[in-house]
Amino acid sequence: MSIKDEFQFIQKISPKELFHTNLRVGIGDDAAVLQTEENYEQVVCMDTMIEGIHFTKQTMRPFDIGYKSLAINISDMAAMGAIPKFYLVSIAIPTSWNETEILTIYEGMDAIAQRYKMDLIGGDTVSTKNDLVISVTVIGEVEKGKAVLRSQAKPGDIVFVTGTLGDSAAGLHLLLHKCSDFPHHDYKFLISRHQRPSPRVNVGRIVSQLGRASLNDVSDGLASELNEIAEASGMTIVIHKKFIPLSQSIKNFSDDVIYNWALTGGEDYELVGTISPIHFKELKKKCEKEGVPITEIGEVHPPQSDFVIIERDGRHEVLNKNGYNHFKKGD
Ligand SMILES: Nc1ncnc2c1ncn2[C@@H]1O[C@H](COP(=O)(O)OP(=O)(O)OP(=O)(O)O)[C@@H](O)[C@H]1O
Ligand SMILES: Cc1ncc(C[n+]2csc(CCOP(=O)(O)O)c2C)c(N)n1
Ligand SMILES: [Mg+2]
Ligand SMILES: [Mg+2]
Ligand SMILES: [Mg+2]
Repeated sequence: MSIKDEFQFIQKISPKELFHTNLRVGIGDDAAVLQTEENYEQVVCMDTMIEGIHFTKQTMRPFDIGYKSLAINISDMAAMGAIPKFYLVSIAIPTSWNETEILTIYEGMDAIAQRYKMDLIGGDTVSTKNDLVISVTVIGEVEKGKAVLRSQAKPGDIVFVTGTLGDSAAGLHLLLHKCSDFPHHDYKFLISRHQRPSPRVNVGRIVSQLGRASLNDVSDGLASELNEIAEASGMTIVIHKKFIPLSQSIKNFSDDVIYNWALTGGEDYELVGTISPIHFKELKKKCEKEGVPITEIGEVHPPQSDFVIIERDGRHEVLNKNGYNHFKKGD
């Protein structure tokens, strides 16, 4: 039988017992957390990009593939409140890619590694008969007890999101379809949001220092990430459609298309989380100083029968865990 759901599969392979007592967080968050030093914890994550699934030669240049493959892992560090430090790269190369292209992928990784002062410390190089595969592991650190987990939402918390949502899916649409009369500036903005995501490490760091909060990064779409926080925390989250932050550039599309991308498109690599109202005020002030937009989109309630609810024009609807799922595409 083939795999039908990415998240159920992960549950099935999660070990029931663990050997090491210094593991603070294993499978189930954006990254694992290990107690390695007295005052710090090590944070480790891995994400993979596959030709034909995450990119094609039409949608991404080699430099962008490298840049994004490290950026999406840095984004998982941001979602833990951690500082990224080291990375390892495993690459499977088919004959359809030449050495110059592969070296350019590494230049893309190096560009964002320089920005975050990260060192490449190892990896693996193999050949493959089919598509290019690039798998990146990132190691970072966070002060002891300060990792921001998905499980920490509490009733009364404000639900917030950084930046704007749906831009990456809009950018992908523009790259895959001929949209010759699309305004040039908006086209450039949306495709750069798809090809060069900006992980929100500074916001993750601010959140981790403020106290209890929950965080997730938006890889599979807002609906999916909110369901993960609500499930992990055992709470119900209510969000309001009219507060979902949108860029000016995405407004060239129709409302239905825009909200579908904002809720389920994914790959925005913004942060979504929950925090107490008092800490949200402080967080907003600090984000303004950093020049990062942050928007209140809802609130956390005690558990009800559904995990996530969206209010649209006064009507409340269940927001299911729809979004990118590697084994449910086209549902
Ligand atoms: N094949 C696997 N074996 C072991 N653990 C896995 C496997 N796949 C995922 N996990 C773990 O499951 C959890 C959820 O993974 P998931 O990939 O959904 O999170 P993410 O990396 O934040 O999201 P995305 O991959 O969409 O960016 C993480 O703790 C991850 O380490
Ligand atoms: C050519 C092409 N077709 C479709 C997509 C869309 N896409 C692929 S993976 C993913 C979710 C994040 O991946 P993961 O969960 O593995 O981190 C999304 C939204 C794309 N980027 N390129
Ligand atoms: Mg993540
Ligand atoms: Mg992952
Ligand atoms: Mg995913």
